[in-house]
Formats: sequence, C-alpha cells, structure tokens
Amino acid sequence: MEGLICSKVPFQAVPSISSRPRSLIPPTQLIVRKRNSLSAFSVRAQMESKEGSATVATSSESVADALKIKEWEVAMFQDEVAASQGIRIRRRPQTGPPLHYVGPFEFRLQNEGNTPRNILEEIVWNKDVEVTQLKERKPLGKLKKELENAPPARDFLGALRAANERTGLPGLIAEVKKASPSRGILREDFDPVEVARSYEKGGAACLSVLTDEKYFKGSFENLEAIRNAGVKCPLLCKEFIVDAWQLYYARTKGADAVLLIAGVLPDLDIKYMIKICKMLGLTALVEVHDEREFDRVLGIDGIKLIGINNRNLETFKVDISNTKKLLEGECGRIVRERGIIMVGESGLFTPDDIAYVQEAGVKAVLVGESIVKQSDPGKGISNLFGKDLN
Ligand SMILES: O=P(O)(O)OC[C@@H](O)[C@@H](O)c1c[nH]c2ccccc12
Repeated sequence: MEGLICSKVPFQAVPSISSRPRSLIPPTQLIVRKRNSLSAFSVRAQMESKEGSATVATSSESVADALKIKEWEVAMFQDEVAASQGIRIRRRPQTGPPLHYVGPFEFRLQNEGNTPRNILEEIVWNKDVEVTQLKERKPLGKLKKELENAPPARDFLGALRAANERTGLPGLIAEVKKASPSRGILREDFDPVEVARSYEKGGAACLSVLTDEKYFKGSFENLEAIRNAGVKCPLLCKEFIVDAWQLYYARTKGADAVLLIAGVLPDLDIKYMIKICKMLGLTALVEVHDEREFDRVLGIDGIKLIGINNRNLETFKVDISNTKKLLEGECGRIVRERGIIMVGESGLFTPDDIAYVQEAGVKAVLVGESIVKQSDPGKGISNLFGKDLN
C-alpha cells in the first residue's frame, strides 16, 4: 500500500467525496496513493473469479467500509455541533474518512487535523482511545453490576456548604495531585493516602483525586485506595470525562463527585451526563473558563455546582482575576439568584488569593499545587488560609 504518488491535490479534484458538506472538510492536503497489492480492481477481479465465500468477503468488506465512513461522518458532525457552541476542542483526530477508491488510486485526506492543537485536545484524544479500550474490557452492563458493590455516594455539595458556614471561609476541595503537564512533578515522595489523610486532618471539606495517568500521574487505584482507607471527606474524581461510561466507572471506584469540563463537552452531553450523575448519586462539578462557557452552562437545568478555572487548559496561563471577572457579569447575577455554589479553581497560593476569590463570590475553592507541595500538606492548608481551619 505504499507508493505515494500525489499530494496537495485540490479538494475539488476528487469526485466521490463531493456529496459531503464542504464545511466539514478542514484545510486539506490530499494524499493519493496508487493501489498495488490490493487494488480495488484487482481484488474485485479475484473475487469475481472465485465466487462463493469470496463474494461474501467483498460485501462484508464494503459494509465495514460503509460503517467506517458513517462513524467518521458522525464524529465530524459531533465536532461541528461542538464548534457551533464555541467549543474549540475536537473530540478525536480528524484522520479523514477511510480510504476511498478512485479508479486505480486510493486517497485519504491528510491535514493539520491529525495533530492536536493544544494540550487539552491531546489529552482528550488520548482519553477517547483509553476509554474505548476500557469499555471493551468492561462493557456498561458489567459495570452496572459492579455498582451494587460500590461504597455509598456521599454529599459533596453538603460538605462544601457546611464547611463554608462553619468557618466563614470558602470550603476547601484539596487536590491529591502528583504532577501536571504544566508544572511537572509536584511531589516526589507521593503517597496518595497519606496526602489525603493529611488534608482531612488539616480541615479540607472535600478531596479531588486526579485519576488521569498519562498527563497527571494519577490513577483510579489512588481514588479507590483513599476511599477504602476510610477518609471521610467526599471525593471528586478528577478525570477528563468524554463518555458517560466513565461516570459509572468513577462511581464503582468510590467517587462522590465528577468533573464535567464545558470546554470539552457540548450542551447535550452535559445535560445527559447531569442526568446520569443524579441517577448515580454523583455531584457534578461543571467547569467553565470563560463567559461563553458560563453562559452555556447556565442554560442547562439542574446544575448546582460550577467551577471557574483560573487556568486556561489550552495555554496553561493562570489568572485568578478570571474568577472575579466572570462573577461580575450577568452570569454572576444569575448564579446568585439561583443559589448555585461557585468554586474558584487553580492558582491559589496565599490567604490574599483566598480572600480575593471569596470577595468575588465563591463559596468553595479547589487547590492543588500550593498545598500538595508542602512536606505536611495539612499544614499547607493553614498556611493557605492564614489560619487553622479546625
Ligand atoms: O494546582 P492548582 O493550580 O491549585 O489547580 C488545582 C485544580 O484547579 C487543577 O488541577 C484543575 C482544575 N481543573 C482541571 C481540569 C483538569 C485537570 C486539572 C484541573
């Protein structure tokens, strides 16, 4: 199948794809290859001479091809819907449709769509592959059965509210975070259960446990171990959710809450996932980074907890004034009216930072780096708040 004979052929030069809406085709580099060992014609000729089973093979081959094309079209459509909502993250690489046959040639579209545009997109593409493989090993039916043995879901939102009322300070979601793509390794001697216990002792209301392995060096084993160690703080499964299957999985591993990132998930996905969360007893923390995401999320019923990430996950830029800016606008008025609990996320290091986001209107904060780096993470909490939370 080698023998690249032509590239940069204008898109219009290819007849059989012209029925596909042009808007779905990204800037294109067309790769046309001469088919040798498996030319469509030669295969067909061989099939015709053999008949019987060979004919079946041809038709199942074409069914598989048709399915692949459909899958590709659905994926493109999914991205188009997302883009119409201002979502820049594409759910999976746009490798183009499967190979098409034009006379003695086959072609495939190749373009910059095959390379992730930023780290968040790379993580999401990786997650898509990871989840597909996990699902094959443990289909939803099997997973649902495991729910029966899961430890009960605890009240994440209630714990944040209670902490806020008790201390007069934002309730703390303390993050069990070994590393991140932007900061590298945060804690060399990383014992997740030890860190979790220390956070609990230091007065954290809830914990966030990173479960992504590849980019954050987290794991579901960590989540499970913390839950099984008897830590009382409700646990947020900090994962890049791209598929409802992951919600069930998180629950079987002992999660009480999950993160839904508005910059990744279109409205319909968020709506659907919120419903499943409710069914499973999971609290959804819906994360936004800008006004447009905030506005979209407020158009969805049943959301009780929204996080404003001060870190742009596409560029890693951190700016805590983002929380203030977003809460000053019309969206801020709506959340106050509806009594939605707001969480200030990322980049919080000092008592002044905490006071600043509290002033902006958050009733909870999500903190990782500044406390996980301390030799005693629980002590890191009192340094962060400027007082002992107990
Ligand atoms: O370590 P920090 O700057 O205190 O940030 C914690 C948390 O907000 C951050 O880890 C985070 C917020 N949203 C996310 C989404 C995915 C991965 C990580 C995150």
